[in-house]
Amino acid sequence: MEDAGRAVADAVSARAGGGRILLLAGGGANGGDAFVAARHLMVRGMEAAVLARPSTHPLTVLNRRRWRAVGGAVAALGPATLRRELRGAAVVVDGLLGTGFTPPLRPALAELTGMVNAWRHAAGQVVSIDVPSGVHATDAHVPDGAMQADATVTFMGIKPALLFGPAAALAGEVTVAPLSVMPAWIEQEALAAWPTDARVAALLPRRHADAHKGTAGRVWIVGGHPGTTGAPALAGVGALRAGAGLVTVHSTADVPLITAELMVRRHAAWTPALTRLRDAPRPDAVAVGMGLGPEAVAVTRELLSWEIPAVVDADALQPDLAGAGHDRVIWTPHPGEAARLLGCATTEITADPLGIARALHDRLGGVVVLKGGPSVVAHAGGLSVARGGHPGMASAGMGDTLSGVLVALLGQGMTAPDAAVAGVRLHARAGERAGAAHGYGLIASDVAQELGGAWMDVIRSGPAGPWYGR
Ligand SMILES: NC(=O)C1=CN([C@@H]2O[C@H](COP(=O)(O)OP(=O)(O)OC[C@H]3O[C@@H](n4cnc5c(N)ncnc54)[C@H](OP(=O)(O)O)[C@@H]3O)[C@@H](O)[C@H]2O)[C@@H](O)CC1
Ligand SMILES: Nc1ncnc2c1ncn2[C@@H]1O[C@H](COP(=O)(O)OP(=O)(O)O)[C@@H](O)[C@H]1O
Repeated sequence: MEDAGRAVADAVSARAGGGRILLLAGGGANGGDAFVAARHLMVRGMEAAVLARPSTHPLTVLNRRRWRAVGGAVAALGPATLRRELRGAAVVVDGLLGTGFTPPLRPALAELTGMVNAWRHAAGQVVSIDVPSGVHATDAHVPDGAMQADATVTFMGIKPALLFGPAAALAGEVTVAPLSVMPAWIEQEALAAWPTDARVAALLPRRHADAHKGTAGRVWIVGGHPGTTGAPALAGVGALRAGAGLVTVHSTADVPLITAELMVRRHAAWTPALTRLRDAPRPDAVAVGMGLGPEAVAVTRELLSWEIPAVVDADALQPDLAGAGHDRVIWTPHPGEAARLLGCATTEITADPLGIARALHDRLGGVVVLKGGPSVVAHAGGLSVARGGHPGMASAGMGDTLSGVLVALLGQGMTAPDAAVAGVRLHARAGERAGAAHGYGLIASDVAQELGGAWMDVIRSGPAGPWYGR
């Protein structure tokens, strides 16, 4: 609790700008964290006051006593005291309810969260402890009366409610404080990793100065069908912009040459084409399925039997292919494709993205990227959620571009789990950059354009390296 409260004080100090800080302490351990934070803020010379609910929680009682012992002020939390104390406050620290909350929010507390939300709208900022009060840690739904925060300091591991669905929008800027606790506790709490850019930077390949196109990954994009020929082209551009040395699109349709750097091989039919290609030099990695159409299962089954690193996307994401993969395959379903693979409704997918990603991994093996805002990566080592992205990415062709990014990283020698974790972050970062320029009008080609800049942003967060790696 001491580490937790100190982490909250750090986040609040950065926001308060010398203004008065009002801390709200509930009856559970979340309230105890608020008392600890108040003490650390006072020690740093900041003006802090606490309004508290009655508590019998031993650590909360203890930290209330410690707060009083340093001369801290505390009054009973109710509508009248809250109204009075909100006047002139710069920041409210929300320690009313944490992971011990069970919905629905009781009316007495809903009245208080409503008052703080109204105050925030007009006057100041809210920093929530662990989760915004009224948000159930594992549930994406937003119950009536939940607190809207500007920032949330969460402990040990990211909670699903802070990542997915409408509840995530209540958390504001989220930071994770790992706390000095037993690793087993962290594993229990941390349902998924949430890698920083510094962590992603450490995964990305670094080239030698004498790199050439033959060493930067020869990749194939296999897709396209009349009516969906843009999909493999977008994947091809994504692969080029994520650093692939040589990108060849194989298709039985006329794929538009949207950039001259792509090589396009048009085949008359898949069966003879695959017979010929089987005996040709194999690429370093292949992405299959984007706009591929009705022959997707047969084509993909053949390519998977070559046992080269592969990305399986779009039309190739069919239940028939479960069991046909291997360790170096990345499967990239969006929620609709995930529902088709698991034979359930799309609403079941979006209700529990972490559980579904795990279930897909059990079914398919390799690595699964369950796409969304944000995407979840499931692999043998656990779950990982990508940071960032932009709502403007909700437009056709974004997933095709991601497949190109992933195959490029596989082609550059990354393992499938590393390529998936790094690829979704690069794609999301490129989306943030493109979103800043185009807003909801951004299209997949805009995201592809920003991939090089996204790569540079990410590696700038990582360890220093030789110039050609930067
Ligand atoms: N390793 C750890 O675990 C660490 C945990 N830490 C911290 O502990 C927090 C969890 O603490 P917790 O378990 O005491 O629960 P907490 O969120 O304070 O809520 C309990 C209170 O909520 C109330 N209440 C519940 N439902 C309600 C409703 N619908 N409507 C209204 N009230 C409702 C309930 O009231 P009661 O039912 O008792 O009347 C009780 O007063 C966690 O989020 C983190 O901040 C850190 O210190 C770091 C280490
Ligand atoms: N709101 C969002 N925030 C972050 N990423 C998003 C958001 N909406 C979509 N994306 C990303 O865009 C991509 C969409 O993929 P997909 O639905 O397969 O597109 P398509 O099939 O049209 O190529 C995924 O990588 C997804 O993570």
